Amino acid sequence: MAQFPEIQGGGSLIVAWQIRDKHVLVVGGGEVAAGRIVLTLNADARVTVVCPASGLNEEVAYRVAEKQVKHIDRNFEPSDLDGADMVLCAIDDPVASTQVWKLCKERRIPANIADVPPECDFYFGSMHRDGPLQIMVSTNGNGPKLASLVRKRIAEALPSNIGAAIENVGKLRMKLRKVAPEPSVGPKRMKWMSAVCESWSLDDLVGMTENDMDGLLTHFQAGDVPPLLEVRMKNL
Ligand SMILES: C[C@@]1(CC(=O)O)C2=NC(=C\c3[nH]c(c(CCC(=O)O)c3CC(=O)O)Cc3[nH]c(c(CC(=O)O)c3CCC(=O)O)/C=C3\N/C(=C\2)[C@@H](CCC(=O)O)[C@]3(C)CC(=O)O)/[C@H]1CCC(=O)O
Ligand SMILES: NC(=O)c1ccc[n+]([C@@H]2O[C@H](COP(=O)([O-])OP(=O)(O)OC[C@H]3O[C@@H](n4cnc5c(N)ncnc54)[C@H](O)[C@@H]3O)[C@@H](O)[C@H]2O)c1
Repeated sequence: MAQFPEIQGGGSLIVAWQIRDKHVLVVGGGEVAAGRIVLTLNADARVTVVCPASGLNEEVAYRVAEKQVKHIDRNFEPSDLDGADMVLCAIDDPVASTQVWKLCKERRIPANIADVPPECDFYFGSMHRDGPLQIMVSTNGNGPKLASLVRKRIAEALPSNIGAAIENVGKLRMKLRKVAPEPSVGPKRMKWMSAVCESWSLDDLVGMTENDMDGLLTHFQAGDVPPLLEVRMKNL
């Protein structure tokens, strides 16, 4: 009998949400807001912060001064939601934050009200970032502190050069698409890239130069993956 995955309801759909150039409204300018701002700027969003200047903490004030974010110097007003693609609320006023949530739902804008799970379309998680690598740990509302501890354990277990290796693999994949752009070779491309990732060590992938990549790519037609040293010998 075929074995299919058992359904375990009660989880979240964890996705890598693309918010480049989307308008994110951050309500509040304290410590939690500062963290939300870093995460959304790192995802290339356009961020607006609404919060009285007197309430901005040092980090948020710095982002405003550096013009990394737009700033509206007052308390939240409903018109702030005009044009917002996402709202992140982190204020110390539960009545006002529930109002933000209700307005977001009327307008169908995805929102996170920090620390109020019933008023969240999505939760944040504990995040590890190393170049193009991102790992998010969620305990689905059960234990945020534990999420942070698990994330640290995972990060410690990773090789220190994994981010650099992934960056180089990204470059190699781009080059491969130029060498073999036809959609019909898609399956062959994927099989060959998987073979490269499996047979080369992380150190090989990190140390791979543009020359090495070009040398390796000459093997794509035949479909073999020689060791790095062999690619280098041929390049000499
Ligand atoms: C992961 C992280 C990401 C982030 O926010 O950046 C995050 N909380 C973090 C820290 C943290 N938060 C709290 C503590 C105190 C210790 C403790 O209570 O454990 C600590 C520990 C600390 O500060 O170190 C208190 C707390 N948090 C929530 C409630 C309400 C409730 O549970 O009902 C209460 C109780 C308030 C009270 O008791 O009054 C709710 C949420 N917090 C979430 C995310 C979402 C679920 C994520 C998940 O389950 O995995 C969710 C549902 C909604 C959301 O906010 O998105 C970040 C760690 C970042 C990092 O260090 O890596
Ligand atoms: N998820 C987490 O990790 C976590 C951790 C600690 C606290 N929290 C929660 O997140 C919220 C914010 O925490 P914080 O530590 O950043 O608080 P904080 O007190 O440092 O900041 C609150 C900010 O909200 C601003 N503010 C208040 N009312 C406002 C309004 N109507 N419009 C615009 N700005 C307004 C204040 O000026 C201030 O800048 C709290 O509800 C707290 O319970 C979450």
